[in-house]
Amino acid sequence: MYQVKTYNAIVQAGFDRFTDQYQINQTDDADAYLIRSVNLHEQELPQNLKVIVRAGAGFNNVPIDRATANGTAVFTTPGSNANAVKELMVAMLIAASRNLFAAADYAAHNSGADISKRTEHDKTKFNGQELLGKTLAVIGVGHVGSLVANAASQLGMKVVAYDPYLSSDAAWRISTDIHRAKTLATALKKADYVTIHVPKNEETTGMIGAKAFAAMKDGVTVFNFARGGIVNNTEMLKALDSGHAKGYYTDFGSDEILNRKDVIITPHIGGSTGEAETNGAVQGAETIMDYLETGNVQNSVNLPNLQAPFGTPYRITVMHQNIPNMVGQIATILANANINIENMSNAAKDKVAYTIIDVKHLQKQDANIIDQLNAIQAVYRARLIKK
Ligand SMILES: NC(=O)c1ccc[n+]([C@@H]2O[C@H](COP(=O)([O-])OP(=O)(O)OC[C@H]3O[C@@H](n4cnc5c(N)ncnc54)[C@H](O)[C@@H]3O)[C@@H](O)[C@H]2O)c1
Ligand SMILES: O=C(O)[C@H](O)COP(=O)(O)O
Repeated sequence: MYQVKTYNAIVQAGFDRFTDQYQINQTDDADAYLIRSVNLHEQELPQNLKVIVRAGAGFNNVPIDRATANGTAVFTTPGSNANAVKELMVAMLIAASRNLFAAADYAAHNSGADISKRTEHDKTKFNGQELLGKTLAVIGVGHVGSLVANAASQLGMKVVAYDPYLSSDAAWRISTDIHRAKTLATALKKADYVTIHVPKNEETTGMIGAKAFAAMKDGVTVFNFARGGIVNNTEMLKALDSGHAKGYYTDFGSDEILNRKDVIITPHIGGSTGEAETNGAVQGAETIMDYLETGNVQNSVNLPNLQAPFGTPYRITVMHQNIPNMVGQIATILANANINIENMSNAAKDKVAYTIIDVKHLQKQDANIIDQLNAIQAVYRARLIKK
């Protein structure tokens, strides 16, 4: 029986996906975590924890290096909430171009006998612009950014995308109408609207800072529905105060940007639709079961992709450092125990490598083989999976 611990609101559809080999509880000794935005940086990871699945996209709440050192695979549920964010972004683009929040706020407080006269007089304050023909820069065109870029293009906007790490899968999703910029500054240069859809990491923290604002034209509106900190709030406020920027729309509030008419903040609701939460929970449950029961890896944050058909009664998986002679040491331990290897595959991603070994026969005396593999200094975790 595998133990799954959850954090945050995981919808029932995800729990329903687990077979009766899984128990969902709040144990301190979980095999798997199914989480959303909980901050795991402050927490110890149990030694038994083999997999963390973040139901959603952003994994900056997970201590990846510590997870790796603990032999814990980390996954997200790619694309599960991308459409939800796209629809919110379309709403925000329209809200920004038509001054919707200010107009609605005015109307909500406009009352009295001469309401109609006053409305007709005051409504010019809320005159907007159309999105048609305006330029949108999309920074990061992965699952969310590509949908936003395509939707904006369908609204008649000129769209410029910047993504130096664009995967070939993502490239397939992007309309041929989207212009690809070679540098961030080129993408920003002509944009009336700028939207950010990159993960938060060392490289992207503050990437929309003084230099980026200097590259933007006057009157720009900035959207950050990716993560707080990717846009430098101090520089954002400078740009608003000087009139260089017209507005800032973000899903990530913080004290310094509160109580301003030109800053619209939503409470991290980008992925908060029933559909997205169901996608994430179901995809998350399936990812946990697949990894625990087959050891196959697809789209992990800290492990290389590696999948092999599981056609033997036993499979040994080893997560280890990507250094010379690891496969040799693993094979030697098996050879010394007289265990015949049916299939063996290995792949690496940065400093981490992963090996899958399929075995037809194991004897009772082979029980300590996993202990021997785990005793290799550069092994993070070895596991035996029985079919
Ligand atoms: N507001 C919300 O509720 C919400 C919902 C979903 C995602 N997000 C955030 O949005 C981010 C993107 O989500 P996604 O599903 O599109 O992820 P994704 O991994 O599919 O796409 C991210 C893209 O950013 C690109 N990228 C990485 N570094 C870059 C850089 N320095 N410059 C330009 N491009 C860069 C990558 O190549 C990739 O194409 C997530 O990491 C998460 O933080 C927020
Ligand atoms: O990165 C994500 O997937 C979004 O920010 C959604 O986060 P949530 O699952 O905590 O709503």
